[in-house]
Amino acid sequence: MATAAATQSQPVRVVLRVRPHLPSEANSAEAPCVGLLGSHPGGEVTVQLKDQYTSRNECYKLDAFFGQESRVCEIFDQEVSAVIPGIFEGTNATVFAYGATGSGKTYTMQGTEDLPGLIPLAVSTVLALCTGTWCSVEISYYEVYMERCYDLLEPKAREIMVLDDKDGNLQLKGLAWVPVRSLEEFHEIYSIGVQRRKVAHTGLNDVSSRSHAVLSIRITTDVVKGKLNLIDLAGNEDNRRTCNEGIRLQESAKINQSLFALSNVISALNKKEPRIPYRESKLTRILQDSLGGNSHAVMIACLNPVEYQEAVHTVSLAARSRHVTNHMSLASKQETPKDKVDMEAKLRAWLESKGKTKSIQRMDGLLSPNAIKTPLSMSHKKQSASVRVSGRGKAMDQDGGKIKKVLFDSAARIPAENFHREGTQDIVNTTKKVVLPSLTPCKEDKTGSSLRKALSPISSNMDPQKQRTADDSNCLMLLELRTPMGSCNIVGKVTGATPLDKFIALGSNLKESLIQQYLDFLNVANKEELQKLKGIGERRAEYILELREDSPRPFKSLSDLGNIGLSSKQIQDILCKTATGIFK
Ligand SMILES: Nc1ncnc2c1ncn2[C@@H]1O[C@H](COP(=O)(O)OP(=O)(O)OP(=O)(O)O)[C@@H](O)[C@H]1O
Repeated sequence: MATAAATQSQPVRVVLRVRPHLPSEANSAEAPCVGLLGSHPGGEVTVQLKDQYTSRNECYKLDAFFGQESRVCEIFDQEVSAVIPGIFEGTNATVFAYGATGSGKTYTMQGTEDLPGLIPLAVSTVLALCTGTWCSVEISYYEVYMERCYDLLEPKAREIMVLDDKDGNLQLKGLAWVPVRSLEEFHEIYSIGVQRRKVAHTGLNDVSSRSHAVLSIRITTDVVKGKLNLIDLAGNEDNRRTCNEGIRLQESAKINQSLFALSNVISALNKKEPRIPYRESKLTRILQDSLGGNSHAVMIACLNPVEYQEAVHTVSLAARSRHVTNHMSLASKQETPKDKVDMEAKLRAWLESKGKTKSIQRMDGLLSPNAIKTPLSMSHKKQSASVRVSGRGKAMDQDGGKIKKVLFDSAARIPAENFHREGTQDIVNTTKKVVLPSLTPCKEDKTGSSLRKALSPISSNMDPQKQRTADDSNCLMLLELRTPMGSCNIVGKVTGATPLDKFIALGSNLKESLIQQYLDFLNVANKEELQKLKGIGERRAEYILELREDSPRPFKSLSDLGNIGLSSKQIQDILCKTATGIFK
């Protein structure tokens, strides 16, 4: 039996699972955004997340990687089966499936009729181990929805009270524990609970899980021994990219908050901090007796192979502090300035959103031939030719059998050069400073003033300390427009771009600049300055500083703000207030 989870050095193992492309995604030309970069002697792996449209990529060290072709039973054998004997000896354990909506959490935990998930596999293993002993098995099944806990095995959704008894032990008052003697019996009970979860809060048969569902299996003799929690977490959602509103937006905010709290607990446990913030959410409070201490825990971070931003968000929250410097990204930065590629992608996205297909075609005409001829893309061709794929996502070089290179599961289907889409387009990355006079010198709202102070030092070569003082005195807003010249040039070059097109493009660049300055502020400001921003309290400020210890500039895009638990709405509010402050 694999002992990975049982002999873990970290209180919470974090493993990655990438689901296959779905039939609806099969025609997409997108290579999976995540791949295995290498394995280490202690069992750890390095995985790389890569955006095929830009040169952005991130590397993380994790405990295991399960690629697109791996099956649930492999995850069970390597990560879950090892913790089961412990529950017969009184040790608790927890296995979570964590990830964005549609990333395969339910598939992994529940499975299908033909391919059982971790839950049925665990129940059948526990039942088998009980055979011929005095042990019996009981299950409970409940959900945490909007910070409340409901029993899914009761015909009428009953709220469960989460209490501490006089000895400080956690009690889930009112939770039903149902004896289970066979797998058939389990399926019968469990499937009713699953159905209840689907319709409980909307009345509709919702495909997306809006609650965290906890299936607990406990072993009893004359006393309760240990228990195993198998949790299908609700999917985290980026509300900027969804049409969520009303109750759906509230649900989403609660889900994101509780996932952030869970991430805080896991991070604190893995860093062996003296205080573990279990009380930050209902879910973490409930799991207090099965997460940390001598319990075993495995987090399975599930990834959708075509969603890079989502993947970064999921992995960075699941594996905080395990981000590693990616030398490849530095190299590619030197060869091909990232901003150039970003700007092309941004311009393309903008033109697409405006339905300007002709402009895109013209832009392709202007840009693509160069990109195809670049020595860099040629070198990627060579590289892909020298890599062959073997077995389940193992890449080998042609002269040896040794694992050597990035192995993306569908590398056989999609050439490696598609992954590295660094172009060498002829776009000038010009930096231009625009001085906007402040109409309300030195009297701004909290958000505006602290951001203003922070914006200036970044936008100049001046010593940040000196610049800060200078800015305090004149309160001028310096906005560094990072790439508008480049993009304007593109728009200008595209015959047919109207003055309105150019104006809108500039407007969107201004917005980009403001966002970039805000991110830069988070990357450089000290704790006191950070706390002056709306939405950033002491804990968040400390966490930002913590992230900066792991990676010098952890905030590269707005989606990275999800890593500090800010909801999309909060982010939008902050930026709107900041922008309004500038023009007042
Ligand atoms: N390993 C896999 N093999 C084949 N199909 C998969 C796999 N993982 C997920 N899928 C499919 O992907 C889709 C989304 O999966 P699933 O419902 O498990 O996502 P989820 O993360 O639970 O989403 P949500 O948070 O919205 O509930 C489903 O159609 C599922 O059948």
